[in-house]
Amino acid sequence: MKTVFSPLHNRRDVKTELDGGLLIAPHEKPSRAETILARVKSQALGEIVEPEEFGLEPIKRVHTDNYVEFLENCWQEWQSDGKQGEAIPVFWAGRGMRHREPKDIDGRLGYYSMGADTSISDGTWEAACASVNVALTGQKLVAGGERAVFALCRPPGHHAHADLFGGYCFFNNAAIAAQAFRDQGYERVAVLDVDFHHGNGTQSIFYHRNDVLTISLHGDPDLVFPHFLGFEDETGEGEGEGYNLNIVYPPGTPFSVWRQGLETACRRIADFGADALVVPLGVDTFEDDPISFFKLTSPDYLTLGQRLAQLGLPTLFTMEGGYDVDAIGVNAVNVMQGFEGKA
Ligand SMILES: NCCCCCC(=O)NO
Ligand SMILES: [Mg+2]
Ligand SMILES: [Zn+2]
Repeated sequence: MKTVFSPLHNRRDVKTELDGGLLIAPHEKPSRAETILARVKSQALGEIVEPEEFGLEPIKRVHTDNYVEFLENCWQEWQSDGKQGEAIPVFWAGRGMRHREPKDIDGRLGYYSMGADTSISDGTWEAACASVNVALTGQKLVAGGERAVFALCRPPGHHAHADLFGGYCFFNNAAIAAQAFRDQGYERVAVLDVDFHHGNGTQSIFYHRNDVLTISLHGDPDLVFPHFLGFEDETGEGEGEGYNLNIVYPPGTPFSVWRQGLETACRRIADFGADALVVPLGVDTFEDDPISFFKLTSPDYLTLGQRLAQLGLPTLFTMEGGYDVDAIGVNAVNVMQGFEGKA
């Protein structure tokens, strides 16, 4: 299986993450991608491909122009405003306030974000664009005949809405790739999000549509991020009614239970008659993940990959979460090796 990777992910190297009232060293750090890449190489998974550049047009098929413009200029505006630290949103429109875009950078940071956990600094824009190019290069390879491709994206993307960043995400790599499949004539695209967290951005982007089926298995949003979306009664709206499926699990969920949700998801994808499959792959479902609460083990990721292969669809994996860096390489590459038939 080919892997798409860009060294430009290293340009995303913020030093802060607001967590528990402290500015900690970010969980979403460069060593995550480097560790996965090392495992791809040590396992000889396949060719490693540098991304082509696709520009801003494919991004704007999913994200608003104003949001793209904001992300491109945020760091410069923040610095011009005389701030000393990294750019962190701190003000949002609460209930009864107005959801309009202010002029001040503090207001705009809040207007375009869902939380304060995702600092911005120099290089964030460049890395976020490179991550989209990784996903789109993977999508192009799949459309060109590859059965499956691993887009080793960093920063991740599945929390990003059309005009919101957060949860370490800026551009929704998986949604942009799914839209590219649609723009290239794939009639029905399924997105199966197996990250521990709800794919709220992907859900919201396609929520009113019946040409992209969005499914996510994740930890109960009553207990974890994103907190305000991802419940099982969210089934789509308008034409999209019935084309969103959330499968929610409690703390301590083992693979034996989680795989039942996977089966439900796979049956729904088969019923949908998908022509292509995008899998936002987080391995923060791992038993030792520092910010999550499922109990999957490393061999389970082999089984996950095997099951996904049985769908028999052209498949693009986009790397999302996973923060136990010692295990992230084995777990992510196990999915790919399982997909390719390794027991
Ligand atoms: N800082 C709060 C948790 C952010 C979730 C990041 C993630 O792994 N999403 O899939
Ligand atoms: Mg998920
Ligand atoms: Zn996650």
